Amino acid sequence: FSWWGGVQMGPPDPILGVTEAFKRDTNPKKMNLGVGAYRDDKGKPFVLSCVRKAEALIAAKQLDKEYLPIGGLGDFTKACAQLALGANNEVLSSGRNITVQTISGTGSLRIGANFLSRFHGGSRDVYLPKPSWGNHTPIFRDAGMQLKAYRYYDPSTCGFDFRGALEDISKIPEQSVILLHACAHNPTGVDPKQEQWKEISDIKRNLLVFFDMAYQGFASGDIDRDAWAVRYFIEQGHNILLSQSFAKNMGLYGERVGGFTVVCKDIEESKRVESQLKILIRPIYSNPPMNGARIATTILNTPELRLLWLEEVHGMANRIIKMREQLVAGLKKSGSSHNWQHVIDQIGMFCFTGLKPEQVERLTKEFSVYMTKDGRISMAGISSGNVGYLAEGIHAVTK
Ligand SMILES: Cc1ncc(COP(=O)(O)O)c(CNOCC(=O)O)c1O
Repeated sequence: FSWWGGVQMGPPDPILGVTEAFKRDTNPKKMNLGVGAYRDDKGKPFVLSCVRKAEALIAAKQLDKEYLPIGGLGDFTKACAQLALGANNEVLSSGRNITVQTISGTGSLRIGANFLSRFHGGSRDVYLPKPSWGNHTPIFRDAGMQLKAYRYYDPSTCGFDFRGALEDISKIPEQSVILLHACAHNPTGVDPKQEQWKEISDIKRNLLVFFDMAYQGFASGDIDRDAWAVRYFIEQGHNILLSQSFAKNMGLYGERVGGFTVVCKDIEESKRVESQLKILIRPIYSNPPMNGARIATTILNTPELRLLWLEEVHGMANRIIKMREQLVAGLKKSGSSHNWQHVIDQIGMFCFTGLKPEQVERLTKEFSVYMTKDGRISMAGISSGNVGYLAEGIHAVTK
């Protein structure tokens, strides 16, 4: 007897589909530019040495395996909030924030979405940038929120549609939720400049701001610079929601390390919010995994490991920035007459090349270069060994 005859076969994840096709390709020059994970200049996954050192320190302590509290490892949530807000932020000293450890950034966004769905009286509407990370939509929809969008990316310049964003945000109904990528926008790599962030913050609309900061330090290489928008909005009086991930900036992808922060009116409110977050989390996964949180905390709270981490995250960001420059140089060398400045101006893991679907199609068929149909490439998949080949391919399909 079948219980599940009515279950339809779902569509494959667009990104994973790219990797499947890549694996089947036998061309020795094939390139996978779909995956959203950092690779070193040899195309290999990269475990930071500060992580290896932290693991050794933790192992030597022979710690127990007891449950963590529902809200996670206390030292982690403190260090996580300090990293985002800056150690002497008044929010921290006045106890206005509640920060819980979550199952990486996705788990943070989902706990936030469930919390909004249960407690936000304002509106069910969550406004995402157009385009946004593919997972944002199902995360909020499955939590019972409605998705709306504001203009963000300008295909004619492969840059930020600042006017369009201002116009749309100025019309968002009051008390709606607006999601902002703090840095390294996924999938476009397009971030507002600091002056533009100021104007967005000044928009006279009482909106609940939800910052997604999945790449702090990984974008510019500077953890304070990448958190600038988050800190500015708080300084301007926005009591924000914030999701953080340590997947990219510490390379802790599979360890699932993240945090969710609610900035409240005062400590009394933060205690009430904390109590309800625990009630919400308990029946989902009861309490979070300890290993990754211990690694992140050891790195953040051990001075020499924190310094080493800052060097390593700067190194990852730098390698990607160099690949941007080398790709544009390669395109010029191949004889391309197009303006590729946006490849250099964009920031973080991804680059929105501006390639049309049929050009992407040709690049895959004729050069075995794999990427998502929207022309997004993961810069991490590029190395000094294959950047020239990629430039030739892109030139060939765009001339
Ligand atoms: C904007 C954003 N928020 C949140 C996250 C959450 O990531 P995690 O749950 O791994 O911390 C991610 C990770 N995306 O991974 C690359 C990709 O699939 O395009 C992200 O890009």
